[in-house]
This record gives sequence, structure tokens and C-alpha cells, in this order.
Amino acid sequence: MKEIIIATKNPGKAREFKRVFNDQEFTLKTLLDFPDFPEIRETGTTFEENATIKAHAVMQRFNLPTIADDSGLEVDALYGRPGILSARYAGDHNDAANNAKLLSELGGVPMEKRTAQFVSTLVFANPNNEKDLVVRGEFKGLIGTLPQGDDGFGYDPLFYLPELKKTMAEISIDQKNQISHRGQAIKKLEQQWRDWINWY
Ligand SMILES: O=P(O)(O)OP(=O)(O)OP(=O)(O)OC[C@H]1O[C@@H](n2cnc3c(O)ncnc32)[C@H](O)[C@@H]1O
Ligand SMILES: [Mg+2]
Repeated sequence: MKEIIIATKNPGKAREFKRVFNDQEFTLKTLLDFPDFPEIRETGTTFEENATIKAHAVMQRFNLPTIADDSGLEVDALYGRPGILSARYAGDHNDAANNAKLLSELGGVPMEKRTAQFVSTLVFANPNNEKDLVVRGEFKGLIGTLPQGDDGFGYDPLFYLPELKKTMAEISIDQKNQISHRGQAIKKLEQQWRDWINWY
């Protein structure tokens, strides 16, 4: 059976990938299946650079086709922050602390100015392909004033969808995948990767 690795240690991302990116043809693994895999330093200055670093580190280690996701939240009132630093915004990868910091930085900002977007860049690297496949998805919303909902991960409880009158943490994983930045990027990948990949 062919194998594809998703170069992530984030259980929320892993779940979203596994839900929509699967097939009879290959098995999907993530870094959660390899807990000893060392921390990859995300030293790039863009989502694409960081996703490329992650995809290549994992592809080289396993010699298998590998997809990495680098993603984050860009808040307009914060000039695009936390952006590529979204995971480490309040220190060390703590969702609750990140959300608290975001609320405090946006204190006093009125709802109409709390616009933001989620961005996901996926890089697919393969030992037999010279060039990576790169896709990007974006999704716009508002930053609420109170966390709401228990589903999703990261900033989802603060990411408000005005059309649905719900946060991203109050919709199902399938609904999220239908509309989200990552869901859109995965759709683009699905349209392209079979024509791109050289399995052997
Ligand atoms: O690098 P990997 O191992 O994939 O896991 P990570 O959590 O560190 O992932 P990133 O470096 O791409 O950082 C992305 C951060 O942006 C936030 N984020 C990304 N996608 C999100 C989503 O769909 N919902 C909520 N927050 C999201 C969340 O805080 C993530 O930790
Ligand atoms: Mg990371």
C-alpha cells in the first residue's frame, strides 16, 4: 500500500486532513504516528517557506511523499499579526493563552473593525518530483469578543462567521472542511496532485 505523510503534530489539523484527504489507494500517516520525530524549526518568513521546510524535513527522513500545512490567522486591526507566528503568539503553542492574548490586543476595537482571515498553505513534496506542489486557501471572518464552542482547535472559538451566526468552533468538522482555508487548500490539492506525482 502506498503511503503519504502529513507533516504535522497538530491533532486538529491531522483530524481535518484524515476526514477529507483519504483514498483506497494510499494510507495517510501524520507525525502523531511518530512521536519521536524531532521538533522542526519553522524559520521561514512566509507560510510557503515554513510549509516547505516541514515538508522537506519529513520527506527526507522517510523518503515518502509528504504534505505540510503552514497556516495562521491574519487580523486586519493588528496589521496581519499573528500571521506565521500564530502557534507561538502568546509563547509556547497554547491555544487558550493565544486566544486570551488576541482578545486583549483587540480590546476596545469595534466589531466592524475586527475583520480577519485564516490562511493555509500546503506544500506537497515527493522524492521523485523535482518541484513541489503548492496551494493556498483563505477564509474571512470576524474576531468575536468571547470564545464560543468546543469543536475545532486554535483560534476557532474566536473566529466568528457572520453568515452562520456561529464561530468556527460551533460547526461540525465536515462543515468546517467545506468552507475553511484548509478545506479549500485541500480541494485545490485534490484537483492537481494525481497529475503531478511520480510514484516511482
Ligand atoms: O506545524 P504543525 O506541526 O503542523 O502544527 P502547528 O500547530 O504548529 O501549525 P502551524 O505552525 O501551521 O501554526 C498554525 C497555528 O495557526 C492557528 N490555526 C491554523 N489553522 C487553524 C484553524 O483551522 N483553526 C484555528 N486555528 C488555526 C493555530 O493556532 C495553529 O497552531
Ligand atoms: Mg508549527
